[in-house]
Parts: sequence; C-alpha cells; structure tokens
Amino acid sequence: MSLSDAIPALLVLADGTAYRGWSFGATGTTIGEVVFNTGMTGYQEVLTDPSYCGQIVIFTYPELGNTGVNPEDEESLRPQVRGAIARNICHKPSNWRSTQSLPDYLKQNQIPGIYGIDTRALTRKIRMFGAMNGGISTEILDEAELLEQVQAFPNMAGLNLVKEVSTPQVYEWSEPTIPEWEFNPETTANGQETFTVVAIDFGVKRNILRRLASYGCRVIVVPVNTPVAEILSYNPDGIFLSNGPGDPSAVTEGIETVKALLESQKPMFGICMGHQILGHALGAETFKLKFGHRGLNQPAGLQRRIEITSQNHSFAINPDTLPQTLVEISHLNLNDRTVAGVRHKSLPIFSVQYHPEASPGPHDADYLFEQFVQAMRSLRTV
Ligand SMILES: N[C@@H](CCC(=O)O)C(=O)O
Repeated sequence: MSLSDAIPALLVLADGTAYRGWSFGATGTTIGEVVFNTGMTGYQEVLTDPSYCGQIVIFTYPELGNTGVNPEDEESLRPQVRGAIARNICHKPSNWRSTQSLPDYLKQNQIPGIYGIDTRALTRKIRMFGAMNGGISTEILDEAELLEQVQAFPNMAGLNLVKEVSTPQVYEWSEPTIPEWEFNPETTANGQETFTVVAIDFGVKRNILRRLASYGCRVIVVPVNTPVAEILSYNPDGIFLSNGPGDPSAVTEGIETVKALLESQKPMFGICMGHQILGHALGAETFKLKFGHRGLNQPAGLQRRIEITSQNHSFAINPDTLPQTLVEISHLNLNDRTVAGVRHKSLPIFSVQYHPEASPGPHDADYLFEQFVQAMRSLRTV
C-alpha cells in the first residue's frame, strides 16, 4: 500500500489532545477507554481477549501485524477491542501460520485502527494523567467535533460489560493444549482422571479453558446469570471464575452467585475479573488503578518466589478491605505492590490478578492450574 492510498484518521483523547495518523482496519468512528499494552508479542490474543471489550489499545511495540493472524490464536469468537493504535503497521505478514493480514482482519471485523501515531508520547501521557476515553475517526476529522462525542461517552468505572461477552448458553469444553505446544507434558498427562469444573463466564479466554482441559478438567462454561442451584446441579469438583471486562463492582449478579457458592466449600480458582469478584464476594472492595497493568513482564510474588506474569487489568482489590481472618495475600505486584493474589486460610479457594494461562506471555504461573486440580483431587480421596 502506498502512502497516497492511506486514509487520514484522527485520534482525540477526552482531555482534548489530538493526534493525526492514518487508518488501518475498518473506517468510521469508534470510542472507548484508551489503555496501553507493553507486550512485544501476542497482538492477536490481545485483540480477541474479551477483557478488552470497551477499550482502545495502544500497542507500544513499534510495528504491529508482522506475523499476520491465524485461526488458532483467537482467544474468543472475534476481536473484542473497540480500536487499535499503532506506531507502524505491517501490510505483508510473513509467518507459516498466517492466514490473513492484520489490517484485513480488523477491516473484516469492523474494528477501526489508527497508525502513524507517536505511541511513546501517547503512552507517557496516559501514564502521567491516567487511562481516559478517546475516539478514533476517519469521518470526523474536526477535533472539537470528535472531542464532544468522546466527552459524552460513559466512563469505565461503574460499567458492567460482562453481559456483552458472557456466553448466552451453557457449553462444554474439553480440548487441551495441542501436543506440539504443550510445555508441561509430564504434569498434564498424568492418567485418566477427569474433574468436572463449572466455569462462570465473565468473558473467558480460550487458553484458560485449554489449560484446565490439559490438566484433566471437563469444563462446563455457564453464563454469568446462571442460578447457584443449576451450577451445583452439575455436581462440580471445583468452580472456576473467569477473566472479563469492565468494573467488577458492577457485576452484582456474579458477586451474589459467588457469595452463595462459597458456602458449598468447593475448590474455587479465580483469574483477573474472577479474582476481583471473589474479593467482592468475601466482602472486599476494588478500586480503579491510574492506568492499569497490561503487558507480559509484570513481576508478581511474595518474598523469595517471583513469577513473571501476563497482566491485563484496570481494577485491583483494596488490601485494607480484605477480611484478614478469612484470607491472606499470596502475591503482590512487585512494580507497585498492589494485590496480585489471595488465598483462603482454611478452604481450597484462591485467585490471582494476573493471567497464568498466558497467551500471550510467560508460563511461570501455570502451576496454579495444577494447584487447583490438586485441591480437587485431595477432596476426592478423603
Ligand atoms: N476488567 C477487569 C479484569 C480484567 C480481566 O479479567 O482480564 C479489570 O480491568 O481490572
């Protein structure tokens, strides 16, 4: 594509800052919360992660699209972001798995993007002033006009976006990580045991379901509004609380369900939104971070054990509100010492703010799936 074919696009932030660049993907206008992701790989997984629903993602890695897209790397049915912002775009991908270029893929899925942006300056701005709403447009090129639309848009705090991404119907997942990609074959392939896990779908990533299946789980994925009695009617060995978009405190139906499920004393494992919902169900509160954590090298741990983790979140549990008689903090984010994991003191219930399934990211925290299965196994044999 030559520069003369490039379609001009405008990016305006809610504080009035404007950046001009060129369009990639779909044309039109899109508005969402502008956040940045510092990962150097995995743009397709980020774009299709339901936790990004409602957000426009700045990719700090300077060129996007080099390896194209492929059907296996989809983390859900479609791209979930509202838009994408890049320094530069690759129109001719080169990778043996690629089936389509990134710009064509986003165009086909009606997701607008803007490139030619100084993403370093933009990211510094968000770091300094916090995540804020923004709009990308190829049809409104007047800054004041686009700003008016951006400022009229609701803020992420208080938004329940789970309804937009949770499965409408119950389904079962039993597909593990394929053997060529399995990085922990000794532990995952140990025997014929099967555990039934009900996963409450706040916007689950497929790789979480794959990792659970790799460790021998038959996963029944249920919509967020599934009644407790129905969840228990599957006679699960354990309950899984998934990741998901938006403000956890607004997902009141999920919080009430988890509160009631705690009484069953079954093993429970939560990831990201699932961790925050578990926190609320235990009586804690969450708050919105200034610009969140999004990237593949966030250190988490306590004392001597440190994991390098994949993260993507805006909200975090307020440690002062955690009921200390019931739970303890198992992990801290070592960049800012926010809560990165909690563990129940007497029940097999735990959760992490980060993404042990990676996809994209390092596998340091995969052991948490094993711990969940171990908790289910030990209850089975007593
Ligand atoms: N939406 C929540 C959780 C994200 C996730 O589950 O990945 C947040 O931004 O904090």
